[in-house]
Amino acid sequence: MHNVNNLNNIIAIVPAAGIGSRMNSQIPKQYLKIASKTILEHTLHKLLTHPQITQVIVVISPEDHLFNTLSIALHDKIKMTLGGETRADSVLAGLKLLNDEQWALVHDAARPCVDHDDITRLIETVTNKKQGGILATRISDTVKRAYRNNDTVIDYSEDRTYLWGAATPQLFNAGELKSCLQQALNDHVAITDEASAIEYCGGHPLLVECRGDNIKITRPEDLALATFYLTKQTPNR
Ligand SMILES: Nc1ccn([C@@H]2O[C@H](COP(=O)(O)OP(=O)(O)OP(=O)(O)O)[C@@H](O)[C@H]2O)c(=O)n1
Ligand SMILES: C[C@](O)(CO)[C@H](O)COP(=O)(O)O
Repeated sequence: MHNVNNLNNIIAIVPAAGIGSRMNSQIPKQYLKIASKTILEHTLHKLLTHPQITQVIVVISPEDHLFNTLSIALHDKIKMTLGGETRADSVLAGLKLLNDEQWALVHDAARPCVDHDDITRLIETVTNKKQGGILATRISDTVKRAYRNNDTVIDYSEDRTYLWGAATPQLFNAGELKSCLQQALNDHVAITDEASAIEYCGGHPLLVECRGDNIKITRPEDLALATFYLTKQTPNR
């Protein structure tokens, strides 16, 4: 029986249907290789080797011809489904394969450096408090607010004390997340992560601090950093 109290039955959803426009590569960035494996394979390996994750749903683009060429596509814990135009559409497509009472752990294909201990702490915190939450990092830079009508000029400096950068995984009750994502999409509200959908419905997800090396590979220069982090990590960390 899958239910919210079962900490050893977490279902991961991996949105991997993006095109990676900011990466400027010939192929979607999740298929670029780091040390002989694609970024997507590194990410899936991290999730498949986590002891509390029982299934991984990979959401790919309808135009994707690469996923089925990877041997990991045949892994018995992996299911595949087709995504949509935005990340929110893709996550919603993955959620449709879950029962409403299950926990959904959404993790970007583009974050292969995620740490097992951080995933475990997120699962423990969220399931103990019975409140959805996300991995995130405290902002360490000085943050400037630009003018709305002149966005290369500083209006003022923000107080960073209460500012966090959202990362993934993000862990929520599947039914609640499905309903909030659907509501945000119906209302044409642009959201870039799951927590934003929950916030749109009036919720207040938990912030669980994670390592700073859980980077999202977004731009070409991120590849070198991710290569460094992945090759220095001990296996299954
Ligand atoms: N329609 C989409 C858009 C994004 N994603 C996934 O969401 C994750 C985070 O998004 P991002 O890093 O922004 O990826 P892209 O949308 O591919 O990149 P870009 O915004 O530069 O085009 C990625 O794993 C990406 O594959 C998805 O599944 N479906
Ligand atoms: C979910 C996310 O990784 C949190 O940082 C992020 O929001 C993904 O999309 P983005 O368009 O790169 O912000």
